Amino acid sequence: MSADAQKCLFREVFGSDSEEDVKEAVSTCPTACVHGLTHVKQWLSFPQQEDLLVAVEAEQWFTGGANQAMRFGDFPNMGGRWTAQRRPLFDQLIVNLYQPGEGLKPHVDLLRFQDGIAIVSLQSSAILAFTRGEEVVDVRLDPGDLLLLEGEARYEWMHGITAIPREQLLEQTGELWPRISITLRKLI
Ligand SMILES: O=C(O)CCC(=O)C(=O)O
Ligand SMILES: [Fe+2]
Repeated sequence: MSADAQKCLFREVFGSDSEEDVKEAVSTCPTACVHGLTHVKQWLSFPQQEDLLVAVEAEQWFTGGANQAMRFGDFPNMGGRWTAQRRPLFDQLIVNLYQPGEGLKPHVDLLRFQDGIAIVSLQSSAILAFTRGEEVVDVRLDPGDLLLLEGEARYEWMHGITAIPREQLLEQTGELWPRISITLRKLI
């Protein structure tokens, strides 16, 4: 995807207050060795993350002990930037709730979804490991970060999170927070 198309995609999906905002965001890409992977550090400001977390909380998806919520087509109006009126570049949304240290099995997202998958991270950090055969690339996702998977990153590399025992996590970071990720995809 060209830089212009990428800017356009970000603007369409997440909205933007200014050209400046968009340019700054797409210029950060420290993960060049996984082709098709774009990592935008701190895509969402702290207040925007707060808005989104409040919107997720309001949906009450996780009150019954569930750890995943899935929506098709009718996205809730999450925190202003995620308005339902936007042209449906994406029509499926998954919100994952991870307890502190919880992992995610390495996988390639199902082929019934188109190329171009966006993941937004909230609340705490995690290392998303991209693996292809012997190759491993760790991507540290912090709250507010956006990751876009296209081409090789989407189809050739698996991604997953290695579980960390709570005690070890506490020792390493001094805190234990759940993590929330929002994955946006488009059905074929
Ligand atoms: O939680 C994440 O960052 C990854 C989520 C994911 O891989 C998925 O929803 O398919
Ligand atoms: Fe995935």
